[in-house]
Amino acid sequence: MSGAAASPIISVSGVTKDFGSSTRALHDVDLTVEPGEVVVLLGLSGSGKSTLLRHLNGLEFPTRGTVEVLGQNVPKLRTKALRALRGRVGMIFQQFELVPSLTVLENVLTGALSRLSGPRIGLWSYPKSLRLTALTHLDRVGLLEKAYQRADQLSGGQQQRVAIARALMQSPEILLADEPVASLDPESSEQVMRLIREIAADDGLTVVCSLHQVDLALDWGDRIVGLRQGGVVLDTTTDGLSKSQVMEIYGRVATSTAELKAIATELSDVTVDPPVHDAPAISSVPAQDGIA
Ligand SMILES: Nc1ncnc2c1ncn2[C@@H]1O[C@H](COP(=O)(O)OP(=O)(O)OP(=O)(O)O)[C@@H](O)[C@H]1O
Repeated sequence: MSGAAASPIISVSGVTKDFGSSTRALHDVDLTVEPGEVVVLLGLSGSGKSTLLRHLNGLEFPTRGTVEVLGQNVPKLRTKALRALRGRVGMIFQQFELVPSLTVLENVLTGALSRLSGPRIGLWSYPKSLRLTALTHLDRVGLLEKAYQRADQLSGGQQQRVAIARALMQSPEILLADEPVASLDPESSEQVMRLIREIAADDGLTVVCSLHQVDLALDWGDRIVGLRQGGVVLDTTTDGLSKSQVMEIYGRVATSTAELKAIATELSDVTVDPPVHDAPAISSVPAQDGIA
């Protein structure tokens, strides 16, 4: 590559998010994502991954701080501009969010609804060109032969691939994936992550994906941003990063035995009790490269 560095496609600065007076979901979060990067948000349940993702398409707004996506100041956007931004940012979810009684093809077509005026009922209410595009995306995710089956007849992994095809109908520039494999078996998880990775590479798509398994994060992310209790504890490229390094960082910032156990089971799929030691307070963890 030559020339000046591209400007970030996502820039989150000093974001704090409170829900009511008792829950601080995010605390002073900074996140910069370059075009084409695949960034994994890693963390235990409740660490703020979904909340951070939802700030990136204006499903949540910060209590403090700034969120810029595709050059837009997201919290400042009015309804129409926000809708336009969401059209450029696709999203997939842990529970797929398909309409179970509709065919796979109709589900994919709903991804184009934001570009169409008026309601659409049934396959034939969509323009032929969109039906062809939807079939192309289904082919891409390996499910062309399932186009006319009901969505609820598919396995979880297949349903997530349909959800990816639906997101592709938007021709998104960014894909947000909120725990996309949390409901899937290991084989389907690998398949879905591989697909996301391939699409990102082929289309130059920027991906921000929340996961709680370190192995998957290392295998499929260019970069890991580790969250803990709403704060960033790790932000580094996966090049040369090992699972034990990630676990060591999380172990170092943990403040209780219960948290150490959760780290071992949730992040690493280890079912044995972790060694109990006096974990240091967060404030005493020295700053290192890539460790916030
Ligand atoms: N709409 C909401 N109202 C109140 N509290 C919320 C809301 N959304 C999230 N929270 C709280 O914010 C914190 C972060 O939640 P979030 O869902 O972002 O975490 P997460 O890392 O995505 O967890 P999981 O992996 O379980 O989805 C949690 O304490 C959660 O209960």
